[in-house]
Amino acid sequence: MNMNDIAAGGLVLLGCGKMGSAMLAGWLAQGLPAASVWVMDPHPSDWLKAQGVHLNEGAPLAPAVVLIAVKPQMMGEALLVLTPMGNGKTLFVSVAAGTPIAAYEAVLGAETPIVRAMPNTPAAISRGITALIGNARASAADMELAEELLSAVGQTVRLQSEAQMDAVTGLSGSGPAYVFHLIETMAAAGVEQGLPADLAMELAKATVAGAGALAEAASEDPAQLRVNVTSPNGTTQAALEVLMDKEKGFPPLLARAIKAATDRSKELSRG
Ligand SMILES: NC(=O)C1=CN([C@@H]2O[C@H](COP(=O)(O)OP(=O)(O)OC[C@H]3O[C@@H](n4cnc5c(N)ncnc54)[C@H](O)[C@@H]3O)[C@@H](O)[C@H]2O)C=CC1
Ligand SMILES: O=C(O)[C@@H]1CCC=N1
Repeated sequence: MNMNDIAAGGLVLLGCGKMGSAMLAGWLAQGLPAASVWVMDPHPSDWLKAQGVHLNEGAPLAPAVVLIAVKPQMMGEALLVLTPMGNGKTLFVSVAAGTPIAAYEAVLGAETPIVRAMPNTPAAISRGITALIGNARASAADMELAEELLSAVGQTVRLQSEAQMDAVTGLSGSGPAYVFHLIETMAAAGVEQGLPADLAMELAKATVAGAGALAEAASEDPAQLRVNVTSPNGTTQAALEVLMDKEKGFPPLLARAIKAATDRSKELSRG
């Protein structure tokens, strides 16, 4: 099954906020006809209303794919609408944080193919990364279809076990927020050192974006790229002595932040 089969069978999108819209934009850009998409969302955005998809109207009972992108807290109520579609033919893909596959199986039946996925917001510019894992009923073709859908908004990786999903959520799902906060704090620190705010923000954004692109493109690993910036006894070394401090620097701070996100994902999973 591929995008053409999805176009023929129909795709139902439950929840079209930030993540749902990013994915929908990617699919439409890849040529999925708007007429083959049914979106269910009680609060549709103006952008969504302009896309020509079916909005809150009679979805097919056995679409090729249902993609679930509602908040985990709304899941119980939202899933009830989908119960009749759990027929073993439709593939369900959920991007919700902290909602285990078992929660979908409980509502849709264990015979239903279900893929749990964790994307991130750079999906909005097709630069996301999504980790995926399927249930026992998800066939190789189902996994490929889920990958095809999610690769419309960036890279995909498959997980070995669902247990990895909490740490993935803490690292790459929530991760863009850490990087945006890094940009905010670098710019604020530049202002503290005497730069005008708009110049400091321009420098901070370009530095993070450029360093990210270099980390992705270079054959050296990030540790070597860091060394390449660091002249002996120079300015970078002075900064890294602060940032790499084992008690107060990035290592313990980010370890705590990512643990907090991972723990919250585990808590959400327990319901
Ligand atoms: N925002 C992010 O960075 C990421 C979010 N996620 C997951 O994606 C899911 C959606 O998150 P966002 O798009 O950020 O949230 P959002 O709040 O932007 O979107 C949720 C959408 O669901 C709609 N909704 C609420 N109740 C509904 C119902 N009963 N039926 C249908 N639609 C309903 C809302 O109107 C809203 O448009 C969450 O489960 C979240 O864990 C996953 C990875 C990254
Ligand atoms: O904050 C959250 O719960 C969601 C999941 C990953 C990113 N945003």
